[in-house]
Amino acid sequence: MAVLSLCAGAAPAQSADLVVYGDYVLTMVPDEPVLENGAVVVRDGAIIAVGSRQTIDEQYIGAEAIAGTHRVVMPGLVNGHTHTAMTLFRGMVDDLDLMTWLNKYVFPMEGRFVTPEFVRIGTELACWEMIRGGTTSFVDMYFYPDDIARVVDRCGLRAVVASPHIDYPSPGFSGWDDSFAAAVDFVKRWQGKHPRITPAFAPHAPYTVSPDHLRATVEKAAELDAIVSMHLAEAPSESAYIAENFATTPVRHVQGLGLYNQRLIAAHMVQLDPNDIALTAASGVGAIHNPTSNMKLGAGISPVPAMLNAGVNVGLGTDGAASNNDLDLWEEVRLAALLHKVQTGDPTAVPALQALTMATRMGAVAARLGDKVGQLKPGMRADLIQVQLNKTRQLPLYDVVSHLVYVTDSSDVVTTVVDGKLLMRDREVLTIDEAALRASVARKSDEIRSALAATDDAS
Ligand SMILES: CSC[C@H]1O[C@@H](n2cnc3c(O)ncnc32)[C@H](O)[C@@H]1O
Ligand SMILES: [Zn+2]
Repeated sequence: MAVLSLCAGAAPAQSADLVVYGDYVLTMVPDEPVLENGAVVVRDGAIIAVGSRQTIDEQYIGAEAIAGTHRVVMPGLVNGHTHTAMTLFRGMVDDLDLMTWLNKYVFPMEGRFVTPEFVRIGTELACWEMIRGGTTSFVDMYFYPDDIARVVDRCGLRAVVASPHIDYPSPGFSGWDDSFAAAVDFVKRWQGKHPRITPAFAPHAPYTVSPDHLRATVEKAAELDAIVSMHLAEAPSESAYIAENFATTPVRHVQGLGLYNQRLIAAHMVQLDPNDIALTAASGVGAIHNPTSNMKLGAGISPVPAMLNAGVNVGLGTDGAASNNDLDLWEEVRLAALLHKVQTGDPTAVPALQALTMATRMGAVAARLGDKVGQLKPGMRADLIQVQLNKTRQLPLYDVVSHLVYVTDSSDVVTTVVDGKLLMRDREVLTIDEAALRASVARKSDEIRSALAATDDAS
């Protein structure tokens, strides 16, 4: 009796796989303030508790713990639009408009150089950069998606891997028929098969895929309950093409074909009129803002404040490293917070917390991952990062959110966890052999350089 009364109220500690501490915990749960001196508890790849350090230490015993002094714990970033393997084209062609860049340089280079091996090396290089920079999930759209998926499996990140289909010849395909058949096959084989990989369809854009073919994508995506990821309303040239051929806007063109629904992740969304924005909000389409790529290709400025006001879920993306030229999502966060202040003349446009929300909770919803990631709360998958906050260039610290948006860069990320697994500890990537990767990149880029030099010599 006496023993029982002594123990009353002291529940036994529960076991956990991992406890990640932070001087600050930024859960990104709506209206939840930054928690000081807290921790996140992980078991079986999921978050099971978030709370003050004292409460967590009383209630849980973690098999592994990551200290949190001078660090904030927050959800990992979501890159809503990229072409990972294009890291191998980084810096090859700059300072061109979209159509010249694509038609004169990128498509021909892809025809010459993109092979399964190219994709494996380029994707691994991208995954290394994303793990180092605190991106824990991404939406990819590139050739040889099986090879992409296998790299994602190995490196431990979470991804929507979209299989491209396009009306023209592309790496491995002669045109629409075989690229679409391969996409259907890819989605069927991967749907529901891997805890971190979601397959999807990727019709390239409304100017490279005919209306009939877009309708076929709509039908198959509905039949297989699959996501569709596509470039949309990116540049004035696209709007001009759609106006000339279909007498409408890119958004209303794909809406008329049945594509404009909750399955769609629409990348860019720059050239929009007020009707397009209202349609986007009503349809539940996820919009991905890629400020660096849009600026670099001179595509324009996406009307992000208007989309947000209308209730559109807007996420952030880097696009590929051939038009960015890196995969650092912190730069997109900061540009999202700055660019729209310039565009509107309103310094309250896209405030810091809004920009961070687009890279986490809202970006996850836009990327169709919102039921799994983007917030630190029990039941979500454990995709989280720690960011260091006390480097000399970061001093002093008054406001964590302000620091994350206006001061942080990818080199400040010290820990990356996906699905409860540590992918980076103290800036060391644990799932990729960096030296071997560097050797592969050197070999592949030497091959490309020599091939380009040989054609230059011949011409
Ligand atoms: C079929 S999806 C892959 C395809 O898309 C090309 N691409 C890369 N960036 C962009 C962009 O900003 N707009 C349009 N197309 C883009 C990439 O090179 C692949 O060919
Ligand atoms: Zn793109």
